[in-house]
Amino acid sequence: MSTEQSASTEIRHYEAQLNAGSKRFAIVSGRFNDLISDRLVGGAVDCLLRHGAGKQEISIVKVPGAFEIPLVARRLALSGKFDAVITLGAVIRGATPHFEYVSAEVSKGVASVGLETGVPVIFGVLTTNSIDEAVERAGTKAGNKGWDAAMSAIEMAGLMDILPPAPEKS
Ligand SMILES: Nc1c(NC[C@H](O)[C@H](O)[C@H](O)CO)[nH]c(=O)[nH]c1=O
Ligand SMILES: CC(=O)[C@@H](O)COP(=O)(O)O
Repeated sequence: MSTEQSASTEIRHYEAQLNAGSKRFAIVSGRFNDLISDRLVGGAVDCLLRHGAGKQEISIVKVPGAFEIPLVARRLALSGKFDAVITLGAVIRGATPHFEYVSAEVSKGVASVGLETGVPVIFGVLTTNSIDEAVERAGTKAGNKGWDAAMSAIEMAGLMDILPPAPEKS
């Protein structure tokens, strides 16, 4: 491409507005460690409302633990009723290798739901070494990761509106 041609071409940027108005959000939260996960839900709901989401456009589903999140996130994403799905929970390391299995499956499962369905599925599940680390990320000195996950959901939902359309999967 010549210098003249390159000078006249603009780089195209896709950047979504952070406006939750008219968007529909589902929150899937693990009930395990709900002293923590409920605070993540509160942070996410606060964020959505403060960015214009209507209360009636926010749905919350509780599941037994983080391991159950991907299955329900997939159902909600496939329903066609939501512009983004926010997954929240608290996987806290214990005395056995169980932490590795749960956290690995949740992160892999959540990522695969988004790729499979084309609906933004946000990973807001804490995977911490201690309760203290979890508390710090649920509304104390490290902020609220539920709020952060909701911000990502708002941006991704908006981005889906402005990206070039993807062909329907056959
Ligand atoms: N230890 C934690 C769990 N364990 C429970 C699993 O998520 C699952 O509900 C169970 O294995 C039944 O299928 N869940 C968390 O969310 N956080 C934990 O720290
Ligand atoms: C993440 C877990 O599954 C963990 O909290 C369970 O604790 P433990 O490994 O002591 O059974």
